[in-house]
Amino acid sequence: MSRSPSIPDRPHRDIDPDLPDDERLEALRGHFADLAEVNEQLTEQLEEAEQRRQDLRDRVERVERENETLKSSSLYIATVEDVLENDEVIVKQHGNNQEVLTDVSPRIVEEVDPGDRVAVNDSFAIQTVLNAETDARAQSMEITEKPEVTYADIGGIDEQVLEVREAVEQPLAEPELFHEVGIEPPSGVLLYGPPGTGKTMLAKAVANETDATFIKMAGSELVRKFIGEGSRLVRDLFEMAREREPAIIFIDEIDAIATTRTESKTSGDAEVQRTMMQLLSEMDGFEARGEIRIIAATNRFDMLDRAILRPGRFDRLIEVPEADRDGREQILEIHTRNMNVADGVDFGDLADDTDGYSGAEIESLTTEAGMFAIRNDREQVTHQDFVEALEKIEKDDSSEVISSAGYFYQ
Ligand SMILES: Nc1ncnc2c1ncn2[C@@H]1O[C@H](COP(=O)(O)OP(=O)(O)OP(=O)(O)O)[C@@H](O)[C@H]1O
Repeated sequence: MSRSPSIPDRPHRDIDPDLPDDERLEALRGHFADLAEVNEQLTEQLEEAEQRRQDLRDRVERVERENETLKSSSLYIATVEDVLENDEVIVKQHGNNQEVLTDVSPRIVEEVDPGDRVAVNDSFAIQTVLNAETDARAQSMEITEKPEVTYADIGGIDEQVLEVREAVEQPLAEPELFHEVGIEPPSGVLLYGPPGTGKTMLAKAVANETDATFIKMAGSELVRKFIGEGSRLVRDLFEMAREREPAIIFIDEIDAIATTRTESKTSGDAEVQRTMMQLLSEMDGFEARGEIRIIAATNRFDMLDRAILRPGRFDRLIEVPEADRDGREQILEIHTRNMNVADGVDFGDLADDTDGYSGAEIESLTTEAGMFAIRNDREQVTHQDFVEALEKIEKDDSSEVISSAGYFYQ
């Protein structure tokens, strides 16, 4: 810091009133010149002070911006594995279990211990050690900057892909179209259908296509894990989306917070009710043409409180059914794209034999077939492997899962 310049003394002259006029005038002129000089010095000092003030302001702004960037990039959650010498730490990233050696700032090095959960930025620098509350919140939301799923990874539900693109992607990608025509795009989109049919994939693929951040929260977690916190978490969810626009909010298992109101008045019900009211109020106060789209999913359409389906809320309903025979064939092809599949494998036949299978179940079937090949010391997966995998799955789950008859979705 530079020291402030000293303030010049106020000029002073004793002028004898008895002096002849011309000498007095001369003395006064001299005094005036002194005053003018001091004035000039003060003006200079004032300018310098102004400049210093501006520099400090710029610095504050820069630090604030840096702070903001640090805050908004501390996205990923990791667990500290080991604290080494030289302020180095090994962290394991959640989600992909990748281990990374990273630096920890001297500012927080004392706080970091093995087993702690921490927030790391894009370059894995530890930003903060999570306290129990932030930790809980961080866990309840899954945030992906750019999900990897694309439309090409989704099979058998082409019509639904189109509908989602129209209702979610277009308002994000071309909002001016809606402006020009003078209509509001659908506020929220509700995907409903049996489990494992690709609802989450659809939401992720739109986020991928529109370069939007994907923020997922499960309704069941809101209710189960964070008792008393539900409505605050909903608020945080929308806040998080606003900070990361464009964003897709995906609320899975929305039935957990939006079930038909019952007569029972237990405190748990009241909490669920509050969570839902918060969700509705967030949606009602929402700029539909904005850069945030909301997608919800449920397997229990029958249970939903109709209040959430009103215009301005989840007003676009898209049923995502189990794929038909051709759809299953497509899904088989998608999930075997990276597999070493023998020539004789007949996906048409397998599609015939997997009536009632969801996309997720077909994915497990392909993995199971691969396991048979490995067990038999082969690198190629044969048709017989698929047949045996099918038999195994049918035997394991003969009473459940394979048939979706037990799921109510309309
Ligand atoms: N239509 C599909 N095409 C390709 N793969 C699919 C399809 N549907 C499901 N899968 C596979 O199953 C997995 C689970 O699918 P997804 O999570 O999208 O289902 P969901 O409908 O959201 O299920 P739930 O209702 O249980 O949340 C996907 O990661 C994918 O591998």
